[in-house]
Parts: sequence; C-alpha cells; structure tokens
Amino acid sequence: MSRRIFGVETEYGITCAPPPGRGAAVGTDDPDTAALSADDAARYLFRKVVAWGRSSNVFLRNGARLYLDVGSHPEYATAECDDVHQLVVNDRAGERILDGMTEEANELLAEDGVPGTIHLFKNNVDSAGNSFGCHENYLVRRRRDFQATAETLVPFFVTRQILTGAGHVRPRPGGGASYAFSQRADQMWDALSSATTRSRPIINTRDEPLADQDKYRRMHVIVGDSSVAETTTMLKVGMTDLVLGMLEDGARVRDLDLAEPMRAIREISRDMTATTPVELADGRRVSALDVQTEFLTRVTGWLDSTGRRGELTDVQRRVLDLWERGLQALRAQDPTSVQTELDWAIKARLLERYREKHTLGLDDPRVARLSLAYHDISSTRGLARTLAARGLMARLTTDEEVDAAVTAPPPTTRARLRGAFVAEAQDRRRDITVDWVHLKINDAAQSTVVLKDPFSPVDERVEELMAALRA
Ligand SMILES: Nc1ncnc2c1ncn2[C@@H]1O[C@H](COP(=O)(O)OP(=O)(O)OP(=O)(O)O)[C@@H](O)[C@H]1O
Ligand SMILES: [Mg+2]
Repeated sequence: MSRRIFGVETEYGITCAPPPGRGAAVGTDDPDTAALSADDAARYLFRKVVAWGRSSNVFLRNGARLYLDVGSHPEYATAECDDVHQLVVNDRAGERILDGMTEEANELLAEDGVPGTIHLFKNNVDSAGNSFGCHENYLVRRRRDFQATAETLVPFFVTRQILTGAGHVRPRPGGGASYAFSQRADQMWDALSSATTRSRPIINTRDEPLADQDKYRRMHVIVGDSSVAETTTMLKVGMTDLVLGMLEDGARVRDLDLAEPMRAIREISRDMTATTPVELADGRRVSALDVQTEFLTRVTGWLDSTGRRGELTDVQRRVLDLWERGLQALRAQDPTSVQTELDWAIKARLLERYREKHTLGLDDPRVARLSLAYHDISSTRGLARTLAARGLMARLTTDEEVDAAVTAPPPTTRARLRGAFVAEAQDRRRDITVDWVHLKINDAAQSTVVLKDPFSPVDERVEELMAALRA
C-alpha cells in the first residue's frame, strides 16, 4: 500500500473559570461568568511562547505548528505523519504541550493575583454556540478527478459520525436536551467549497498541497469532531485513509450520493439509532448504517481482490476491526462492545451513570459540566486520564511515546528536517523563518531551502543549512 502523509489540526476551546463559589462553577465555559475573557486567557496561555518565539505563530522542535488564530482558539497542527499510530501519538503530544502551557499560564495568573483557572477543551462548540474545528489533512496524488473523489467522499463523511462523533448533549430549542452523535454536524453549511470560514464545507477544496504542486493535492477535511479517545482518532483517520486508498486505486462509488447532504448530516447526527433512512440522489432511501456498511464492504472487497490485505499494518487491522464492531454495535442497538473505544459511546455511558446516580435530566447543568470535563485536556482536571485508568477508555499509545513526541518529530517524514532545524536554531539562538515547506535563516543570504517532498526525512541542503546555523 502506498504511503500517505497525514496531519491533524485541532482548535481548542478556552475559558478562564472563576474559583468555586464565585460565579459559575469550575468546568463551565460561560463567557458571562468567566474570570477573564477568552482573549485575555489566550494571551496568558501564549505569553511564554511569544517570549521565545516573538510571535503567537510558531513551529516547534517536534515539527508541529502552534498558533493563535482569530477568535482566540489556540490551534495545534501536528507535524506530517506517515502512519496512523504515529499521528495518534503526535495528536496526543499536542494535548500534552497545551496542557503544560495551561499549567504555566495558571501559575502566571496566580502571580498576577487573577482569581481563576484556565481550561482548554478538545471539543467543537462552546456554550455560546460558537463552533471551532478539527481538520484532517490527507495527501493525495494529483489527478484530474479530484473533484469527483471529493464528491464521492461526501456520503462517507456525512455518515462517518455514527462511529467517530464525539457525542453531543444538544439543547432543544424549547427546553430539554437530547444526545446526538456529533458536535460539528449542526455547524456545517456546505458539502464542498474552497472557503473555510464563510461556508464551512465538509471538504475544503482550496488547492494548497504543501508539497510538489505537479504531483500532489492535500485533501483538507473540515467536518470531523475533535476526538478524545485515541481509538476514535485512530478510526477517524484510518478509515478515511483506506477509503482514499480504494478511490485512488480507481474504484468508483457514485451510487451512494445523497440527495441533500447538509440536511442528511443533521438528521443523522440526531438519530442515535443510525437506522432512519435518508434520501439518495437516485431516490433510494438508506440509513447511515447502510452507507457505512457499504463503504466497509467495498474497502474489504478491494483489499481482498487486490491482495492488499496481507500488506496491512497492525493499526490498519485494528481500524477495520473497530469499524466492523462499531457497525455491529449500532445494528444491535447495544454499544457495549465499543463503549471504551468510541467517544460518543464512552461519553454516553459516563453521563448515564452520573444521571442515574443523582437522578438528573440530560439538560441538567451538572450533566453539561461533566460532558465538558470529558473534553478538558488537563491531566489533573480532565476525565480522560481517570477513565483510562479505570478501564473505561481504551488507549493506543504509551505515555513514553507521547512524551517523546513532545520534543521529537516524526522520524520518517519532512517533519524530521524541520524539527532538527528548529531545535538547532533555538539552541543557538539564531533567527529563522519556517513553514511547512520552507526553512530559512533570516540573517544569511541564499539561505532558504524548499522542501517539496513531505515523504523525505533526509536532505543534503538541510545539512548545509544546519552547518550554517552552527557556524
Ligand atoms: N503535503 C501535505 N499533505 C497533507 N498534510 C500536510 C502536508 N503538509 C503538511 N500537512 C499537514 O497539514 C496541516 C496544516 O496545518 P495548518 O493549520 O498550518 O494549515 P491550514 O489549515 O491550511 O492553514 P490555516 O489553519 O491557516 O487555514 C498540518 O497538520 C500538517 O502536518
Ligand atoms: Mg490550521
């Protein structure tokens, strides 16, 4: 199977909660009761970064990009990975980095006498209804049929949420709440578009490959929920990679096109049975479960008929297994077999237990706080670590791997070169400018290297640039 470059960008929700007893309880993200505005909290969060990087938009030693975008949502974009396990590790490393920054910012707050605690949430919607994203990037070979591939993927992405949605307690307009698969579904406005902010499409078709223009395109997927459980991240990226592989190999799947994708994405999110039919372009009516079953069947058929099944990596086998079990669980209307692996199921169980114990409605503010704590990335205040320790959330990575990825770039891609260059410059206090494809020493002439091949972890020109840094 041919290699692919993956990267995930995560925007985090940020709030500064007042101490208990002073306004809102800890764990809310209510702007009216916050101790500091999100803007001010983000400034505290980035103070140390700005001090060493002279900017709130920096590349790190591990090859990743860390920045503060408009709307004060801190964003972490993983370095280029070429394996799903590596990507999950790098995504977690991003959380660890931001958790460390949050701890430091909270110390600064205490020093300044500001009463409050900054929280960062890996979710996609705040209590005021603002949405922020988790974007997946997949390198694909440049072919004339990119648009057709993107269109084929629309029904796949519209229905993928029944497996990879983060779970969402959705307030009902007239009061009460219901549980939905996805936080993001209600926020998507378009199937395909080249603008992200104005139209918020499922796939952003802007042609910006961050690699050799003649050979590649970057598939920029906007629709996904941020994932808390590592196994959900694995499935989200792994199943998409396999579908892309099948399409790049020439498969055509146009018989699943939806009549109204944007209506379907909302209806599917709200239907926890996953079995209510939506209309296809050809007039047939099928459920999200049917569509996902069909994609899985075609992927496994393709793997078998081409002999590729034997080439699958361990993590790809796990992806297929979880995909299959997730669909079986939905078919049986019994999430037990995936309730430690899929975010929506892990969270549903957590909330149900809590509600039973305290006899609470789904719309109770305490349930909203618990739901939010599921997404809190803090290793002390967030729930992920506790759930994992109690066997209620599966893990894919080890703490050692994640710790290593905080400072070490993926060794098998272009990120290795960037990471080494950034580390050398930081150690020697040299002024550099870096992006995904460029490395530049600012004070030297003729000192820009363009890295057009994201698969390549070695480059003589970078060795020379490093020597110039050391000189
Ligand atoms: N050639 C490539 N193919 C696929 N993914 C790539 C490639 N090069 C880099 N990436 C990944 O794409 C992501 C780019 O993130 P970044 O936030 O900088 O881009 P962007 O979303 O296009 O920019 P912005 O957020 O400003 O709109 C990173 O996760 C990175 O690892
Ligand atoms: Mg981005």
